[in-house]
Amino acid sequence: MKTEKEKMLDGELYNAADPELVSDRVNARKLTRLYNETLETDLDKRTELLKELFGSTGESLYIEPTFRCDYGSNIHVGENFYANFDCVFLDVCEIRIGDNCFVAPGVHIYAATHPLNAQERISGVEYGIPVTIGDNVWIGGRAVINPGVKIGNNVVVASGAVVTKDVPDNVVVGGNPARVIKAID
Ligand SMILES: CC(=O)SCCNC(=O)CCNC(=O)[C@H](O)C(C)(C)COP(=O)(O)OP(=O)(O)OC[C@H]1O[C@@H](n2cnc3c(N)ncnc32)[C@H](O)[C@@H]1OP(=O)(O)O
Repeated sequence: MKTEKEKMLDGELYNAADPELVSDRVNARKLTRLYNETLETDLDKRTELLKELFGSTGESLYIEPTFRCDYGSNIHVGENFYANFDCVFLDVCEIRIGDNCFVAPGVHIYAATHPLNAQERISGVEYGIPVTIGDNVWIGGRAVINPGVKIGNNVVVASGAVVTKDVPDNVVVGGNPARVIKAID
């Protein structure tokens, strides 16, 4: 029989109160608290903590505190990753981000969701859908990336966008729900 963690990672309904998951979330909260308390001069410590928190990273990455996430271990970022202040990544399933991506302040990326049916939702089960973001993507301030979304390469997500559907390569998307605003040459 699958553990609750295995169900979560496989995108099935799972119980978030499971002790293994509670313990993993406590660990992520501890690491993000330590990260958010680092001094602006503690650059090596910041890199070390992010490499411990995330599932995988490139050599070079930087996130402006504060940053918050559910598990950290399901976040994978490529080379040369930058995120500005106050980003939140809910990584109950994989959040995979390519190389050379820039994330503006207050961006939220959600792999986490709940059943629409109220009785099912209040029973305590929930589930996730992975989010995938390509290479060379710039996500503007306060954008929200919803569960299951795949964003292509070289995309610009305008500030304030709510991205609910997949985005092809080489476009600017914006608005709520986000639509293609224009192609990028
Ligand atoms: C990593 C960091 O920390 S970055 C720092 C934080 N900065 C940001 O988040 C800035 C994000 N920038 C934006 O959102 C910009 O508006 C951009 C990059 C999308 C603008 O791209 P441009 O090509 O210059 O767009 P331009 O201003 O010409 O507008 C094109 C169309 O998109 C619309 N548009 C522009 N921005 C947005 C937006 N945020 N949401 C919805 N529509 C938008 C414009 O109204 C215009 O519509 P129209 O053709 O009907 O008149």
